[in-house]
Amino acid sequence: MHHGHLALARACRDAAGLDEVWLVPAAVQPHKPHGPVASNEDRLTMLRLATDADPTLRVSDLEIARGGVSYTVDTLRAVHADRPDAELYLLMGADTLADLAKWREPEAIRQLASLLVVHRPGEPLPDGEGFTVVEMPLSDLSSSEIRRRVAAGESIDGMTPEQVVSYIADRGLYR
Ligand SMILES: Nc1ncnc2c1ncn2[C@@H]1O[C@H](COP(=O)(O)OP(=O)(O)OP(=O)(O)O)[C@@H](O)[C@H]1O
Ligand SMILES: O=C(O)c1ccc[n+]([C@@H]2O[C@H](COP(=O)([O-])O)[C@@H](O)[C@H]2O)c1
Repeated sequence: MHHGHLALARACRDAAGLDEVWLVPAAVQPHKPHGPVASNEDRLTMLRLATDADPTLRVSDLEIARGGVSYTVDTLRAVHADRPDAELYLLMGADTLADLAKWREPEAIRQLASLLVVHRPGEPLPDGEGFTVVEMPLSDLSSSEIRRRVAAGESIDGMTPEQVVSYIADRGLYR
């Protein structure tokens, strides 16, 4: 979780008039079967620390509670079954949109949710339809760069909310 994720969430919320944006950490990302670097509990805590002050940003443990490989289509189906009247949107950066065709049931995903996409440096937006571009100031932050900096003993001040910076240091994550 870093300021790029928060900017994405808020830009999409404001552009599309969303009531809530849910942040849903994966149990196991389908294309990263080695699993996440930090524990489920630590990742949920960092998300909560980053979003506590903003009631429109909600942390969901749906995928972590479900366990196993976290396919997005399963998550959208579960949310839709639970709230059939809610209009669902899937938020992502341009790199994720470029990858979407390789996900499980991409057509079903597009039927369940409208896609909102923000620019990412060095990631041209593909031509095509079926998604809405949301403008926000470009952010070159990435989770892997933040983890690299922590491992190298470099500062991550200003890259993620202060509470998250402190939590990473206190718990000795990513060293
Ligand atoms: N700086 C950013 N600007 C815009 N979108 C971003 C940014 N960082 C992440 N995103 C988007 O947020 C979603 C979740 O991204 P992800 O967790 O892979 O972030 P990441 O920081 O790129 O992580 P990693 O470095 O591990 O790949 C993706 O759709 C990604 O495109
Ligand atoms: O459903 C899929 O097939 C699928 C394949 C790859 C990634 N995803 C989801 O995409 C999201 C972003 O993944 P990542 O690793 O880029 O942060 C995360 O919620 C993943 O579970 C989903």
